[in-house]
Amino acid sequence: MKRIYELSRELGVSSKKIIEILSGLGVTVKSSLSSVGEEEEFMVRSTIEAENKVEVSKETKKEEIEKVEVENKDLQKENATKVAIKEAPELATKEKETEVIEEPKVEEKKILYISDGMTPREIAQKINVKESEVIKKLIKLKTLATINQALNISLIESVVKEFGYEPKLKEEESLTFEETEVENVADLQPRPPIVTVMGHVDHGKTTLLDKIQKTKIASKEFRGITQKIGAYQVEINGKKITFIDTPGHEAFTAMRARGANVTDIVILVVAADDGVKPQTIEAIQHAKAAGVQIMVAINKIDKPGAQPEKIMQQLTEYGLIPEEWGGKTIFVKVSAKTGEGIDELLEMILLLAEIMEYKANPKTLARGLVLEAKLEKNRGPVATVLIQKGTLRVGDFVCVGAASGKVRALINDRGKRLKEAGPSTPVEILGINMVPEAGDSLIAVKSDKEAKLMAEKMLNRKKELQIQRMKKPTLSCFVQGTDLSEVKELKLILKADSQGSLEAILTSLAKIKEENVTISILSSGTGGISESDVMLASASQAIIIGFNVRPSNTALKLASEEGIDIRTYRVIYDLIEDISKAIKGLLPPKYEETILGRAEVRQTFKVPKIGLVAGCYVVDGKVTRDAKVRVLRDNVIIHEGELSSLKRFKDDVKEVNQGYECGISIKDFHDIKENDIFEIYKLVEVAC
Ligand SMILES: Nc1nc2c(ncn2[C@@H]2O[C@H](COP(=O)(O)OP(=O)(O)OP(=O)(O)O)[C@@H](O)[C@H]2O)c(=O)[nH]1
Repeated sequence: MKRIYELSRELGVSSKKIIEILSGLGVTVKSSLSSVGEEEEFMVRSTIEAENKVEVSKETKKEEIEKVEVENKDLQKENATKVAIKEAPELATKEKETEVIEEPKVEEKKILYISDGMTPREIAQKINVKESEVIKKLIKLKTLATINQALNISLIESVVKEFGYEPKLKEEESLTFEETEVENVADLQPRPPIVTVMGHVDHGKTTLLDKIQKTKIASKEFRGITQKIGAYQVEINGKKITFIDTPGHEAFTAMRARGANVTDIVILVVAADDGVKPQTIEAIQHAKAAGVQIMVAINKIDKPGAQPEKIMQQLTEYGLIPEEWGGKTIFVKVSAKTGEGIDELLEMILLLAEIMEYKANPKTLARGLVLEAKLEKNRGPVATVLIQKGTLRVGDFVCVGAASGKVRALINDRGKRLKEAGPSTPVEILGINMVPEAGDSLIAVKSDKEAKLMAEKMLNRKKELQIQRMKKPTLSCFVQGTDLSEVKELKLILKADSQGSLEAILTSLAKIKEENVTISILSSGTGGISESDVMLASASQAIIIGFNVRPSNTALKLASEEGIDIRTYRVIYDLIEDISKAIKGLLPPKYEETILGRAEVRQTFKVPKIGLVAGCYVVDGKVTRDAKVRVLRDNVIIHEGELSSLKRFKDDVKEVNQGYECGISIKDFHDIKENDIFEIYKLVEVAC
């Protein structure tokens, strides 16, 4: 949130001008003291930027058009082949009548192949204009959109026509459902905020969620029955709040890694008799990476040892400064046990929601997100869906992930049958033909046929996404294949063996300066690289940097599934040099390691002439004689080197597989202890 006068100062234009622009966008503001949200700020910025833009000269434009034409020819060729291969009359392209193209007046018609769900950024790249130009045209079309927002097909058509192109749908993308409707501001109405509770183990997340549900629902309900459907709503003075019932940042980040960001507000629970703990910090980092609002609930204030002031003090270190100390974070003292402070907490959530103005259009076909799904004996596939926009009604045709069907029944968190469910409502839906996955989207459509086609497309998209998920950023490929004029953000997650080295790394990183690149540290901490780090990297497109630490077995496995680049270093200089090179695009596509396996030391014995031999058990993968080895003790690297011998009983062998025992000795290293882990790896060249 920013006040108009602050924005006016930043942009060097008058507050009046900003108010005018906003009013043109349908946003009413009272005065220069009023605040605007990020989206409005973005729109104002792009409008001013677009206005300031000098007209592109005719020559440049001509060049650009020629470039697009070459691209078009290629695309036409590609398209023709696809048509020939795949005849699908029911998917017939919904082609709009060619419109007369007025501007720019050059040569023949310029065809631009478009597909549903393109974003303003993709359109800008395709027609070689600035993103702000596209946003400007969208504003002209009375549409607010961010650069990465998927647009519906008719809007894409209108926008590219604005640029003087004749839009044509790509054959395989020709389904006519609306991918993401861009809302008309006038249709948006306030919706209940969606809240997730996070915090350290045992700080009282579950108790708090239960207490809120019990006090605010059960006592007032007829039979007092509440059921767990993954989320519930409470009502305070006629205003609703939606709580996601799966506390913790793991579930939150796992959803985000799948592209699903549902939460508006995170309630960070910290026990007043304990303090800020590792998972408190993790939760802050995960919530910040997701860009959601954080509110603090200092819990267990009924306990004799409660020291709420201490918690407030501790949290300032993480940028959460209470309002009463001049900061922006709302802190509420509560007891999930006695119920003290809970009303205030709920009021504060509503206040924050009012300031943030969470809105959605209730009038369109519904869109939602699956929180949970299961197969039930007498009910068939059941999915709990959180409606994000539109209204879902019994009888609506829906596609839910790869499933489809007609909504047979809608049941709310109190077990009550509903006829319809609007934005932010969690509902169980019955009537779909299979069990979808958590994180899948629900899309209501106009017909059964459309629902089935959509489900098929969703299935294909899921497969594509899986492939895309493997294409996570890597350090070597950081700047390659990207437009250098664009500001790039290198997102890092840092783990080190000690606080001292962590600070040294952070200080050195802060000194790296490169135009158009910003380095963001999403999280940093001491200890081995955990699954939670990998999930955060996956959800935020980040790279993990480890200093003298290694990933745990499960983190390693997850990283390979998610395609996360984990870089580990033993010398700070090397770490900093790699990052400096990466952001300059100088880091050569280098050798990266492939982990072959891990062996656990079960016992050690001294052998004359050879030295110390470790009797090992191969717990994962394999050990090969010519590979490199890293000795780990509690996931901290003790040594890196090479094997000097690999034996099965008395014989030298080339490799030993998982599940077998072997004797390993390491070149020039004898400080081996029982339970040490030998990580066996080799170096392979990687291409971007
Ligand atoms: N005295 C007191 N005890 C509380 C309060 N809130 C929770 N507890 C107790 O603290 C313990 C942990 O609470 P949980 O709600 O299970 O904590 P959690 O954060 O959900 O824990 P995990 O699910 O393990 O992450 C339980 O024994 C609760 O009864 C409180 O406000 N006051």
